Amino acid sequence: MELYLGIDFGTSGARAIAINREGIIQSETQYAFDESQAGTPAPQDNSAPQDNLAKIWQQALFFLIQEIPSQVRSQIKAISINGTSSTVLLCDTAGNPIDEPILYNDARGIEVMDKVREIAPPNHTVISATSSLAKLLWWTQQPVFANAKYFLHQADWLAFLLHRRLGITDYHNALKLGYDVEQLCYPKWLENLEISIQLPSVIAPGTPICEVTTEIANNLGLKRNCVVCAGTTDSIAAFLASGATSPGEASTSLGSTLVIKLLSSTRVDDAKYGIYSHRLGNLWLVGGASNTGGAVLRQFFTDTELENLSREIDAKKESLLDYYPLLKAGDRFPINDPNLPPRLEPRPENPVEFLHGLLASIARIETRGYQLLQQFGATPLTRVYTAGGGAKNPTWTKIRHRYLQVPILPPVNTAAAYGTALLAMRGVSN
Ligand SMILES: Nc1ncnc2c1ncn2[C@@H]1O[C@H](COP(=O)(O)OP(=O)(O)O)[C@@H](O)[C@H]1O
Ligand SMILES: O=C(CO)[C@H](O)[C@H](O)COP(=O)(O)O
Repeated sequence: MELYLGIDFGTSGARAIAINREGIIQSETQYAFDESQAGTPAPQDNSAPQDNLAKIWQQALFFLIQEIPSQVRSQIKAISINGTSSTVLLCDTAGNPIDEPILYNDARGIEVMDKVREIAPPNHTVISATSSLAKLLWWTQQPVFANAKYFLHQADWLAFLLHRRLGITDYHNALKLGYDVEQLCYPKWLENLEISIQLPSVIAPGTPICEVTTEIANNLGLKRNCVVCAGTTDSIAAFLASGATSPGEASTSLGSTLVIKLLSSTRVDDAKYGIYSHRLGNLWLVGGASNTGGAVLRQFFTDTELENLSREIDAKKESLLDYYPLLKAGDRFPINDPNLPPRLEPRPENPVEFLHGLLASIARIETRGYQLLQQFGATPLTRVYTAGGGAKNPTWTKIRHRYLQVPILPPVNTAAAYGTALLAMRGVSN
């Protein structure tokens, strides 16, 4: 039997799911990052150093694959990997990171926004302090850049560890670098950038790249002809896992962050609000990614507390608490402002009331996001599928439904890794 492996590198951990041709799960493995390793921004004082992230990711990748039962592992025909979007690495000629990776929500790009605005067209997706282009331009101003050869996204670098072909990415990960997903090329304004490194060559997500190396096949117990396919981003993988196929259907990822994706016949981009469109076949995944989400909840509650306290919330009652839940200043969508302050006061004594306020406030941000997408011309919203850790909270689903006013339906699978496994399967079946 031929199996297909999807590997999801999210914020709080990584997960791998192997499926058969019918989409039936044959194996699931996971690897949790600890606080200092997770993608959530270090506390204001940066007390939790995020050093050697790339080494941790490599450990996680090999652990996830080796944890798959050998009789399943030996039948894997294709692998695809998704990472968090605009998490990037600077590498030398051998593909070794020469600096710490810059994570998706790291807004150090604020220091080069004048340069970004100077080179990119007005209101372009890259005009964001967290865009991959902003991070690249920031790196060009650092001494370490003298030793740089490749600029890669997290998913590209992890796939490279399996196939050893450097400098290959997919057009989902490349969007925030400035890649033109309509013309399927780098725009002239980006190609004319005088920088001494190679931008990754861009292929369609899921496209077969090449087989795993002999060393990887032997060390990880994979078939020698196991093919590594181009990847995608975590929120698009979640959309693929939902089973949504018609314009108007949407997926909300309630993971460490809140990310919405609305399948639309029309493309919508507006950097002012952090709205951008990914290409999906001949349609558009219109959406945005907020820094609000589960990582803020985890600051106050364990997963078990979330489950128990949520059961005590009356979802029919409105919470009068109006928060903007963030771990630290800065959001990307629906308010694209790197200085936006968190709003988490007043904090009631009763933890149930406080949690109710948090869940309702994140639901309001989600609803505001979908309203904006439709206001700018995206296909009207008809239904929402939920992915991520928050998908398992029925109280939150009821609260969100009251705001969204469209059905919130169970997805085919809530895990991004499942969507990435589908990508690998389709990649080698086409
Ligand atoms: N019952 C729950 N209700 C709401 N949120 C939850 C619940 N259980 C877990 N979470 C949240 O889910 C998040 C992890 O989801 P996950 O999809 O693994 O995120 P990511 O891949 O972005 O790290 C955590 O931030 C946690 O707070
Ligand atoms: O928030 C994130 C991490 O979970 C990413 O930014 C998320 O993947 C959204 O980016 P994209 O829309 O490009 O997939």
